[in-house]
Amino acid sequence: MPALLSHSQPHIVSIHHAASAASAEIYLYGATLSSWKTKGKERLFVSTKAILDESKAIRGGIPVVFPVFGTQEQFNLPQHGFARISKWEWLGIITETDEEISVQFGLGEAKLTDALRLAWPNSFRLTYTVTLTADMLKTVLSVKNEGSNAFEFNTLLHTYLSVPLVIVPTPLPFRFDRNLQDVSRIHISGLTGHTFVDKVAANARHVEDRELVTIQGEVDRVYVDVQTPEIRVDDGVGGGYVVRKTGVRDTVVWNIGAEKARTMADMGDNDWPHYICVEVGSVGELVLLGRGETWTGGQTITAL
Ligand SMILES: O=P(O)(O)OC[C@H]1O[C@H](O)[C@H](O)[C@@H](O)[C@@H]1O
Repeated sequence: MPALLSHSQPHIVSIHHAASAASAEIYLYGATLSSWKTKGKERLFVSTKAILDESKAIRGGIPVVFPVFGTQEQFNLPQHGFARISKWEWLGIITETDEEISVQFGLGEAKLTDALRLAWPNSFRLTYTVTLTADMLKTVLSVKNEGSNAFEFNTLLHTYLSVPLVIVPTPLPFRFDRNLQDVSRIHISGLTGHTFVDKVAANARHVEDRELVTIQGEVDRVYVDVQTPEIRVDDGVGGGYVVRKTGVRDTVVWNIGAEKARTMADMGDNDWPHYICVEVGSVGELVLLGRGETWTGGQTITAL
């Protein structure tokens, strides 16, 4: 069976791409991708302390941020909105060929609590399409305005890419700590020359002057209007990811760092070196969507 709602876990959709043995798992809660495996490796990070009982957004995988990024004064919504904490509808398999398998999930205001509907009183339809090939994962969100007034929103695919710990051979004298491959050794390219808002430094705006962005300590940056066709995450040992975005403007790079990790209840103390969030979305400015209009944006991630 290529894609099914698991019988043992009826809240999870499992997808298998038969030709390559690539696979993915998606929780109906938040339509959160919690696993993506290619070539025998897990490519998404999920915290060892992630809460999976639908009482909190899943810490890891790909939560869907909508209709606000962070919080916004004018809406009494939870941080990053309601899409990642709502139960989505399973719409089924859309395509299934030797090359790819594609499935869809939907969310409309009818699925929201009264409090959320009151906080964001718009009629909308979200459709989330997840496509899997041998080495690629594509996630695309479309937002349809089904109401009689225009509305504004932000959205983001909050992707936690896995950075596996591997031991890198180095010359003697051997020191274990020097040989660990973790987030401090990755390089991100494709952001050079772009303005970013540094959320760790009181939202100061700077221009990225590095060819290769590295992660040392806490990093939380919103790169705005990123025009480069691809962001490349090089894990330093011949692997990594290429992230291509369509229809969205911005890219957030986030790692919580050692100190803050200890203060986050659903992040294990030693989890932070094992992920990098490269999050594509439209968050620098609000997207205005007129009555009857549909907006579409998303990403394609290739595992190297
Ligand atoms: O803790 P969460 O609500 O899941 O947010 C996790 C992170 O999301 C984004 O990456 C933001 O830029 C960060 O400022 C935030 O800390």
